[in-house]
Order: sequence, then C-alpha cells, then structure tokens
Amino acid sequence: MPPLDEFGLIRVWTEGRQSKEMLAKAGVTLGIGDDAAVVAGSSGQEWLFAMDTMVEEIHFRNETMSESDVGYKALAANISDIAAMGGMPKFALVSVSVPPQWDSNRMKQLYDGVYMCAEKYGVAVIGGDTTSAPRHLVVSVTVIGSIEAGKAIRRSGAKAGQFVFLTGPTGLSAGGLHGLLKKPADEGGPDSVPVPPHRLVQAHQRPSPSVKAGRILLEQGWGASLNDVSDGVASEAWEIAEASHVKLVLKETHLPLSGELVAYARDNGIHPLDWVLYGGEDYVLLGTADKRHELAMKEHFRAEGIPLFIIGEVEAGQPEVILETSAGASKPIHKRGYNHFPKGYNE
Ligand SMILES: Nc1ncnc2c1ncn2[C@@H]1O[C@H](COP(=O)(O)OP(=O)(O)OP(=O)(O)O)[C@@H](O)[C@H]1O
Ligand SMILES: Cc1ncc(C[n+]2csc(CCOP(=O)(O)O)c2C)c(N)n1
Ligand SMILES: [Mg+2]
Ligand SMILES: [Mg+2]
Ligand SMILES: [Mg+2]
Repeated sequence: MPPLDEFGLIRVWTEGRQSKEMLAKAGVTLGIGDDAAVVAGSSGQEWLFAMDTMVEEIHFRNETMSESDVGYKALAANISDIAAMGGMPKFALVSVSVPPQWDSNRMKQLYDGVYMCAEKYGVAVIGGDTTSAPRHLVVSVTVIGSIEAGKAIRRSGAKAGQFVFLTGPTGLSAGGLHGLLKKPADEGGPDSVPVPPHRLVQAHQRPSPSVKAGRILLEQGWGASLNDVSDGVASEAWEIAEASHVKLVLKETHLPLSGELVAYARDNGIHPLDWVLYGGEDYVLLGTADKRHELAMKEHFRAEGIPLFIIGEVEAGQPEVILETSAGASKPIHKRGYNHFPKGYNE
C-alpha cells in the first residue's frame, strides 16, 4: 500500500468498522468525516461532539505562544469545529499530558487561557484528564455543543450555482507565525525579518472562532455547506468539493488581502496568497450559500459587524478547486495545506 497522509490514515483506521445500523441505533446522525459528530438529543435538539489536540513543537513552541495562549487556542480551535456546524458550544473536557519542564505555575497559566476562552464563549469546563509526558506538552480538548435537530450544516451541502464565502480574513495566523519563528540571531543581520504587525501575531495566538457567524448561517437557513479553516483555505475548499461532489472556483481578486499582510509578506519575500490559501489556523468559516440569499446575507453580516467575503462560485463537475487569477487564467489549486504526515506514513 502506498504511504498514506493524515486523511488517508483516518479512513484506513476507521472506515467500515461499525455498521450503519449500529450507528443509527446509537442515535448517531453524522459520524466521522465532518467538523463535529451529530448525535440525537432531546426535544428538537441534537448534540455535537468534536475534539482537537495541540502538541508542543508541532502546534506551538516557547517562542510562538505563552502558556495562556496555548490554553486559550486549544479551546478556541475546538469551539471553531462547533461553529463550523452552525452549533452552540456548551461544554469542554480538557486533557493534559505534562512533561517535567511544565511546572504547576506554567500549567496554572495555561488554564488561565482555557478559562478566559471558556468565559468568552459561555463554555462550561466539566472534566478532563491528567498524565505525565516524557518531553512535550500535549493538550487535547473535547467540546460538546448543541444544535437544532436536523439543521447541522455539513461539508456535503454545496451545489452548483451557489457562491463561496469566508467569514473572516485568512493568512494572518501564518504571517504571525512566520514572524514569531524568526531567530533572535537574525535580528539586525542581513537576513533580518521585520517584526510582524500585532494583528498577525494576535491572529496566531488568540484566534476568534466564528460562532456568531455560524449561528446566523443556521438560524437564517443560509448556510448550505460549511467548514472551518484549520489546515488552510485550499485544503478546506477541497474537503467541501469532495464531500459535495462539486467544483469550487475561487477568484483571486475576491480573496481578502489586508494591506498589512501584503506588506509583511512582500517584505519577507513571500507571496501573500501562499499564506491566504495554504497557511491555516485561521479558524474562520468557509462555506457556500444559494445566490438568492447573497444580498440579505451581506446586509445582515454588515449590520452585525461580522466580515463576509464572497470569494467564488460552485460549479458542477469532478471535485476540484480552481483559482481564477487576476490575469484571467484558471489555475488548479492543489490539495495542499497543513498535513500531519506530509511524506506519508507507511502502513
Ligand atoms: N484518530 C481518529 N479516530 C477517529 N476519528 C478521527 C480520528 N482523527 C480524526 N477523526 C475524525 O475525522 C474527521 C476529520 O478530522 P480532522 O481532524 O481532519 O477535522 P477537523 O478537526 O475539522 O480539522 P483540524 O484537526 O485540522 O482542525 C472528523 O470527523 C474527526 O472526528
Ligand atoms: C511551532 C509551529 N510550527 C508550525 C505551526 C503551523 N501549524 C501547526 S498545526 C497546523 C494546522 C492545524 O493543526 P491541526 O490540523 O492539528 O488542527 C499548522 C498550520 C505552528 N502552529 N507552530
Ligand atoms: Mg474543522
Ligand atoms: Mg481535528
Ligand atoms: Mg488538521
């Protein structure tokens, strides 16, 4: 068998292991494959379950995130998966595997971040688990959300003729990370990297999951398909294209490019589109909606003070993602983004 990437591995490990009947009997409306699982609840409501893990050296380092940033972002990234279904986050379970250098005081600061995020989004922290770890800190969070029964917005709802939207700018987090990873020795040297703007660093350390946008999309019945941007716009667009069996055509001229990001990328010899399309950890929502809702959606989001960028269209065809460049050319967008096993993992 050829080496598999992260997504292939999940499939090989889990696909076909439990029958549709078993899952239906257990009350599972939607199992593995979306941002959160959907499970039967009571009186017109369903439960959403999602979990995400952060590992020291992979997701953060001393120089990129403070202790409280790590706690805050671990919960925020999970809340984002509930937002990506149109749901309301309610409860969290937090598991930590703690190596010797993470003393109790550092862990207390990590939990300051967890509770700050929990407070902001009205999430009750109701449990977790604690173990030692040999070298690196691991934080794993499970978030449980609630949603109106039958209304969860899946990755599979995109249809030809719809438009593609984003509920916030992307690429900022990748730009911030780039700046945070610069070596102090570089500073002032010939390869010195200019300090990244505060907004980019903030986007990396304290992302804002789009809960409100997700709720509007669900309550108004506007969201046809939805995904949150953890691995990058390209990767998430591919997930919608594949789950919905459609083609997504993104327009370069419509992609949100802030002056700050463009300037910082250019100063560092990076094409800003690389961050916007492939950066990841943006935790905004990427989705599709029917054209007839476009005006109302724009007005509603503007009135609520939430960004909404219309970035492309859905077309019929084999699953793929295309970029219409500002020069008028059509360029395939590769299924590239953050992947935990980029070189593949041998079975
Ligand atoms: N080890 C695993 N065992 C069972 N299911 C898994 C496992 N890893 C992931 N999944 C499921 O696979 C699907 C895709 O997971 P993935 O982590 O890519 O989505 P995500 O959480 O939205 O993205 P990200 O982790 O990049 O934020 C989800 O339904 C998830 O619950
Ligand atoms: C030190 C350091 N190096 C690289 C990165 C970039 N990064 C790590 S995981 C990920 C995707 C989301 O994770 P997941 O798919 O597990 O949710 C990205 C873009 C970082 N944050 N910190
Ligand atoms: Mg997700
Ligand atoms: Mg995940
Ligand atoms: Mg990922």
